[in-house]
Amino acid sequence: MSAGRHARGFERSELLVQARGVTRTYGDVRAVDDMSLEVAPGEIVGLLGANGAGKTTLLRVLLALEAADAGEVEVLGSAPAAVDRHALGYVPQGLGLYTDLSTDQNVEFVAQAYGVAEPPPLPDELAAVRTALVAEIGLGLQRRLAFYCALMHAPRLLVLDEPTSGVDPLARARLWDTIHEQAEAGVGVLVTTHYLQEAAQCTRLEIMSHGRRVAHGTVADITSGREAVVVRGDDWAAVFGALADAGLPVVLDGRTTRVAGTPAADVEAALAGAGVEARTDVVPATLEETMVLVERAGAEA
Ligand SMILES: Nc1ncnc2c1ncn2[C@@H]1O[C@H](COP(=O)(O)OP(=O)(O)OP(=O)(O)O)[C@@H](O)[C@H]1O
Repeated sequence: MSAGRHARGFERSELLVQARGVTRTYGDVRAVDDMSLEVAPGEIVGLLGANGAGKTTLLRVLLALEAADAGEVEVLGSAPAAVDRHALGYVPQGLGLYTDLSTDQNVEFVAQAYGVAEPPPLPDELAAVRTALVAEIGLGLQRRLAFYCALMHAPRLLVLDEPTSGVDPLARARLWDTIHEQAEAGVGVLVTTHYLQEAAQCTRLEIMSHGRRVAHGTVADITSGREAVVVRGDDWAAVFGALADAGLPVVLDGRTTRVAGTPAADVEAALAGAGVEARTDVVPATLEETMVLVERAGAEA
């Protein structure tokens, strides 16, 4: 792929992932449709999109677990199938652990597979369940173990498919500490998530809808120029009802009503039409509202 300096300030040859125009179809379903993506060392790139948007399929193409029908893909400077597996860490949605083996046995198995003579010490919480079967240690610890196994051989690129799904907020924060530590050490991280608090911790985001890239950039880039109308009235239920009846995409935020991606004049007309008094203020849209707007635009396209 193209040589030279990238706009974000590093050599293109340093990019860990370069994907251009990737398409993967299953029968009539275009799971990934002309999707492009880059990951540089030290970046945390968040891949977002509704269920079925194509995130997992794209990751699987990058990891050579699926072949693309079209497009160019380079991972660590090679075609996906030729990548040195030691340079990759992958935590799939299903975690990839042997649940009928113990924590220690899983560690031994992965160490042998990657030729790691001396695995790093287990974190205390995993050391406490060394001999327990993985099936019995709870999802938070299972996810920790999957991270530990994926990082044991010090990969340059870490690919995480919904790594914190189903765990409590404390366990999620710990897993994100690990992600940040890895990125600070120069590892490139590509992570799918449905949690917008996690998305906000990424260096950059790629938002997919129906296989396509519908927005990309930092949270500020993506939300920039998108607005919501905040509506405050004495009778918040009447405000909500009037806007919902007018078919506007209204959400309640406490007792405040918000309508994203709709001109204030349309909101005011709906309120006036229903005889409801309220004040309107135009504010920047949140990331959550922006996601809804870009996904809706993607679906319409
Ligand atoms: N092996 C397969 N055979 C047929 N269709 C598939 C296959 N894998 C994925 N798909 C379809 O491709 C589309 C994208 O699926 P994919 O799992 O990549 O989405 P996703 O964004 O990862 O979703 P989720 O957030 O639910 O994991 C969906 O319509 C899915 O049903």
